[in-house]
Amino acid sequence: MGTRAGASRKDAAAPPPSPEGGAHAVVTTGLTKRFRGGQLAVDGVGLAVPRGSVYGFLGPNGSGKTTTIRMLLGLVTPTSGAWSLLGAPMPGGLARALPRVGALVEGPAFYPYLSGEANLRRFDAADPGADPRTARARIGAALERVGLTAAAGKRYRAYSLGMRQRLAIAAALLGPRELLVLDEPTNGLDPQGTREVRTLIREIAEDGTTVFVSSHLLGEVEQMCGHVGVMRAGRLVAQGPVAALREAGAAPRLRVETPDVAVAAAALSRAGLDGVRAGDGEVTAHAGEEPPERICALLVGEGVAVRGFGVVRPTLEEVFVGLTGEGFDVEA
Ligand SMILES: Nc1ncnc2c1ncn2[C@@H]1O[C@H](COP(=O)(O)OP(=O)(O)OP(=O)(O)O)[C@@H](O)[C@H]1O
Repeated sequence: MGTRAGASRKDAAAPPPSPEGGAHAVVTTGLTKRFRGGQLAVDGVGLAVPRGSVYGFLGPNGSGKTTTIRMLLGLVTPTSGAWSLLGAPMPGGLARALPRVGALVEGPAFYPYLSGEANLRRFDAADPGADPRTARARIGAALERVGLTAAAGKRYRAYSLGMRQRLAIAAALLGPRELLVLDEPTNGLDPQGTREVRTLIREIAEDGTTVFVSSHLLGEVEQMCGHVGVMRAGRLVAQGPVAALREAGAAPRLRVETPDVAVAAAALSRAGLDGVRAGDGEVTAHAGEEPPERICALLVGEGVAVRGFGVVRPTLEEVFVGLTGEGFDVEA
């Protein structure tokens, strides 16, 4: 799987990174989960999450994202496969790695009548590895990090949706973390809350923390993440830098605006272009090797009234739909 040099399909020839990690915060090889009922939820997944990246784990509902995340954190036992977190092979290294990993998998249960700060105190006290003598500083730093210092004394029930989710992220940041794992952190948020969480994730990454964030929203991944892994029906179908994935999947197409659709389509086919599609007032085709200006001249030479001409690249959404075979909700 090509993850360092650029985006590639899962079956590309590049060797998988070593399970020890090194430059990667998370590495999995052949990670598989078959539930007792026989359901194959995750099927041979090979993730490579570069340290320092914001990695978007994208896939439609039910494609296996949560099950993968639960396996990474030791909450579900894989049927087969290997994985490492922060360079420690799992599951043996869980006790060593987990204190350096913050996770938000199922929203933490907060008491509505307690303040944000008091809720964090309860969380901190429940962590056997946390030194009570330094709790105050830890909680203060976590509230500061998510921008809730001013609202620390406010009751949780008075928090906006975005503030509630930021408090949940603060609970995952009680302590210095090298890796933050967030499962659908903007699910159910209003646009304002979504913006707040997205900005916060970017800020956390700027501090040097690797962020692994799952989402079924393509637009969100596009706005937050430099890297992406795309799941389809339990399998990882693509992985790499977002920009490289866009390039790799997006063969440019020629687009001709003309009232002479049939004539133009025939001329493009005769010129040897593949994938000629005639639409309403336009014809498109794979750009191929021929310089576009030559194609344009050829069309004009054949008497086609060319009203518009250009080379267009498919959107990232079109690339992903091609990979997953499903539509994505592009709103974020
Ligand atoms: N405990 C379980 N027992 C049996 N099947 C399960 C279990 N947990 C999940 N599954 C199934 O495994 C598949 C993957 O589910 P998973 O929750 O990992 O997907 P997802 O991509 O996170 O989707 P969503 O965003 O809807 O949570 C689904 O078909 C789901 O029904």
